[in-house]
Amino acid sequence: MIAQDIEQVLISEEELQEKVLELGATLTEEYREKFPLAIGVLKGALPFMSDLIKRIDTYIELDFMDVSSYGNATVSSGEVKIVKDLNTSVEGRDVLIIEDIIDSGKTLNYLVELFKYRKANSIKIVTLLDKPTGRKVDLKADYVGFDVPDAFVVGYGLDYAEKYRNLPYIGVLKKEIYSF
Ligand SMILES: O=P(O)(O)OC[C@H]1O[C@H](OP(=O)(O)OP(=O)(O)O)[C@H](O)[C@@H]1O
Ligand SMILES: Nc1nc2[nH]cnc2c(=O)[nH]1
Repeated sequence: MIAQDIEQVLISEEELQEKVLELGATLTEEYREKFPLAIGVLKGALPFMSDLIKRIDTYIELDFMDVSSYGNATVSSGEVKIVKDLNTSVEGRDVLIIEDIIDSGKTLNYLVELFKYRKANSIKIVTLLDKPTGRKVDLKADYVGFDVPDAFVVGYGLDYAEKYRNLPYIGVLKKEIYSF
């Protein structure tokens, strides 16, 4: 049972699903007359993206980008690496970046600059979680699910050393689990 490693549940499965519905309705309105390119940032955004796109009731195209700046650590290295690039051109497209969390802001800052350089028509960000206390660069999401406190959170896509992404809720690990 992986749940035994959790100290505290911060956001329950029900709260997550309710928020996904709400964000889906908002994004349906936003993109009703467009054909946006929804870009999921792997791997963390996968469960959120999977649930969210089913609640967006308009035409959307999907693509994925895999970038990493944390490795196995709980602190960002600051250096964003492209592990997998897009299959689609963003030129002239209305891009919706789907993220699980904004912490330092460096990952999204890098992606926004990249998509601007590649001439996207518009770029918006939807993030499930925002940790404003972690911010190192000036970066704001257009749509935010929940603000989270200054703690390393796991679950619903978010990992610690590649584990816990499959928890259905967002929680904080027991201190003895961390190896630092
Ligand atoms: O705002 P930042 O400080 O840049 O942190 C946010 C990023 O960190 C995590 O990704 P990670 O690099 O751990 O890769 P993962 O999604 O594969 O877990 C998360 O999924 C975000 O992409
Ligand atoms: N799992 C996880 N990944 C992150 N990446 C940036 N912040 C976090 C966090 O709090 N938890």
